[in-house]
Amino acid sequence: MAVDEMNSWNFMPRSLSAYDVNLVNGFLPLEEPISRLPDLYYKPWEDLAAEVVHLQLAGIFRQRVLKLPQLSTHRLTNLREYQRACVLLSFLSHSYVWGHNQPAEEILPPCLAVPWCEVSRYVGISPIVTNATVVLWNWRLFEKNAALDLQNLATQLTFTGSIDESWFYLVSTAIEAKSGEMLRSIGRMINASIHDNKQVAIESLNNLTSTINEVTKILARMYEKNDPYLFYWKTRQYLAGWENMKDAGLENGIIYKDAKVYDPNGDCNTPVNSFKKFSGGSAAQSSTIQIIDIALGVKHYPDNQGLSEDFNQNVQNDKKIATSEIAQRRNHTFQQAPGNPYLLKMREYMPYSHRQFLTDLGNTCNFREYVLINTLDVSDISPTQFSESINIAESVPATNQKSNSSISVQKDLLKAYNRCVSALKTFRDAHIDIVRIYIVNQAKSTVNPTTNRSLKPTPAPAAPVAPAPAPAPVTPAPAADTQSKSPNPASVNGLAKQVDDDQTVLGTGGTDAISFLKHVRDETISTRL
Ligand code: HEM
Repeated sequence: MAVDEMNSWNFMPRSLSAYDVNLVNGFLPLEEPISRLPDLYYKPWEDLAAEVVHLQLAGIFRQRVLKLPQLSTHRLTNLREYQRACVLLSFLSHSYVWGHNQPAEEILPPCLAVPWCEVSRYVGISPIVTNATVVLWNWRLFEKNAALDLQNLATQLTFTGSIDESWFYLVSTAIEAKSGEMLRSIGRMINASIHDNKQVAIESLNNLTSTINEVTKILARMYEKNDPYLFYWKTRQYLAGWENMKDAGLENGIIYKDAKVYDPNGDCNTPVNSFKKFSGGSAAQSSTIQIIDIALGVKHYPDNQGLSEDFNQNVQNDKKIATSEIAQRRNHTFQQAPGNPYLLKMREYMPYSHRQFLTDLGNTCNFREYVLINTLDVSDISPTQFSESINIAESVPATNQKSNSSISVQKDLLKAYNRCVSALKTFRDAHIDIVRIYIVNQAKSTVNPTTNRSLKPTPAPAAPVAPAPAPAPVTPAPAADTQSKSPNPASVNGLAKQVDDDQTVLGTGGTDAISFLKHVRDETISTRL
């Protein structure tokens, strides 16, 4: 088989560039995102974005926004400029809505709302902060020709000016940068299955496993420079959207004043000047992890269904289908999983071209079925729980006419596939640990987010024996110094909220974050063959 054929992406309906995807940086643009719109007409946006942190500190950011001219988007000339405009307007708008130590503002003025909705429509994304705006299009390189890794990356914009916030985005950017390498392996895996080349399938699976392991190592570097307390209480509030935000003062969402608000599919169903809700930014909007799921055939279901109690049951079912598949000479199609509603919803917060890429890849890739059908002689699944060790059938049935070499290739293919699934499961385990430390522990912490003092109630004073003297006049304590958890406004800050020990901590989607993530992790486990 010619090498070129294995590297080609002809199995997709469109070229990679049509999806704004490349085999070097994957979902990140091939060139560094532009750091300033070249047309000086847009100087007011650029200048204001450069001063966000200082103006917020001075308490005059919103006043400055109200002085902005309403600029037209017609002078933007190409996709990269639209992406830069999207980044600028997302940072300006979320800074305006959430303010700094101020109540949330539910009306976004036309000078931001109108152009933001227009540029969002162009890139096929909702007018809200997304993984694309803070991670994919918000980086620059120190050394232009050197690798896109954490030693060489800086952010363009942040909400708070903190190195912790920058690190949060950059770790994510460094992970996204690995998507080029992943796509090279995935393309070869799919070609290997189309042309039935098991050796290439094994090699590319091994490469994908190495890349996933590297990504897990990068993820673990989150702890180095992103303090969990600062993340939860200072950074995360700006990433919040306006869905499920009643406690933060945005029960109805916000009004994009005078703007036509388009849904990600390009429809405009919301009357002008009515409230609109969108979910906020989350790395769940990353296409990078979703392509691994697609490549390995991880099936996702709604949170309350799909996973069999017995890990083996899913595989046994798939094997039955595979056997009948062979009998029917591939006239039978494998059952598709319905998908997890939250993960599918997160696709709506990806740029249109990336969303389309995932859909088309999902319709094309049958790699798990290929492995399943080609390893039926040797696969043997664990009798109990998932284990990192790989089970290969001890003895191959005597009636089997297959040659030793064929059996050995089957074993290698099965091992390579299961190792890759294990690598993805390890990534998800590491990510769950991060969510515990950065979100759950912070939300349940007994430290007041504003003063850093304990929120534990002070013991009630003993009953006075003699009438207490009149209290000396004291300066009133700041509101955040109160000892109660609720309704202290400082304890509800965008997505950041203090909760009691027995309460669940919600993710961006408004559901129990940890149980959702465990569900997705367990679906990964049950993919193993
Ligand atoms: C401080 C760091 C991070 C925190 C606190 C965090 C938090 C969360 C939370 C709470 C969820 C649940 C759904 C939601 O609320 O949106 C989630 C989902 C997810 N996150 Fe993260 N995350 C972090 C970093 C990352 C990074 C760097 C990636 C890499 C791309 C990532 C990838 C994902 C993915 C793919 C999901 C969807 C569930 C899955 O596929 O396993 N996260 N994250």
